[in-house]
Amino acid sequence: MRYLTFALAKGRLAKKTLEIFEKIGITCEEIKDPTSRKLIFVNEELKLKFFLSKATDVPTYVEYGAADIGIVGKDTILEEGRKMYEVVDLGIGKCRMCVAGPESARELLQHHEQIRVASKYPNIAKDYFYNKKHQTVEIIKLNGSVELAPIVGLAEVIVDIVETGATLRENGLDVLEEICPLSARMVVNQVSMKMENERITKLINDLKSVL
Ligand SMILES: Nc1ncnc2c1ncn2[C@@H]1O[C@H](COP(=O)(O)OP(=O)(O)OP(=O)(O)O)[C@@H](O)[C@H]1O
Ligand SMILES: O=P(O)(O)OC[C@H]1O[C@H](OP(=O)(O)OP(=O)(O)O)[C@H](O)[C@@H]1O
Repeated sequence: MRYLTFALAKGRLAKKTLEIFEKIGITCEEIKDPTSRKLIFVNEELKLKFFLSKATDVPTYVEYGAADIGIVGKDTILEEGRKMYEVVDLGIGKCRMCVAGPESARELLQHHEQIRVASKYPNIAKDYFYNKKHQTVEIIKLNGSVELAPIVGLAEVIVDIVETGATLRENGLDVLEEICPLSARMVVNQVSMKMENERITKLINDLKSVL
């Protein structure tokens, strides 16, 4: 039997993902050691390998087959646009993709003004403004702390993840429009789905039974 390889998004989804796997008898104690610099972990008994990568790289590993399976947020799936199958909604990492900004930007949105939109998700922002709203905007790619952009005058609005709304609130910003709900998904390489169908189907069914 060959190894099935999992790419997990490191960061806030990792712990909850491992908790779900534990519920279906898939354990990997070593991966939980926060002091370790090791990148890849093996469960010899179940013939499984796990690695933690930057969330945005998970779809890349899965599309190329370097990982058979990935666990990653829907935001990253939409942004990266990789070829792979999305098979299970794990129901963790729930949040919303939103357009946010100061209340004063609401009018600019309504009047379809040519505004600047800052985001870690330029493709999602582009798709939303160009294809769904038919509004021409300038998109500025940032890599984090996006809420800063409207405060310091880099952009009128942002496209970003909102969970509790605390980050927006504490910075005097509001949700102006909702783009879509988000949560973590299991994704599968298209060839692996055929070659390892039995094992992967069992995994999907096991996961669905504990969610
Ligand atoms: N506030 C949040 N609430 C719920 N889920 C979130 C929240 N922020 C991010 N997520 C989900 O968790 C995933 C990973 O986010 P995380 O913050 O761990 O990494 P990141 O910000 O993409 O990476 P990095 O911090 O390395 O730049 C996101 O892609 C998203 O699906
Ligand atoms: O609605 P809230 O509960 O406040 O959560 C939303 C915040 O969480 C994420 O940021 P993250 O902590 O990943 O930092 P980043 O902005 O540097 O990516 C997201 O980008 C928001 O800033």
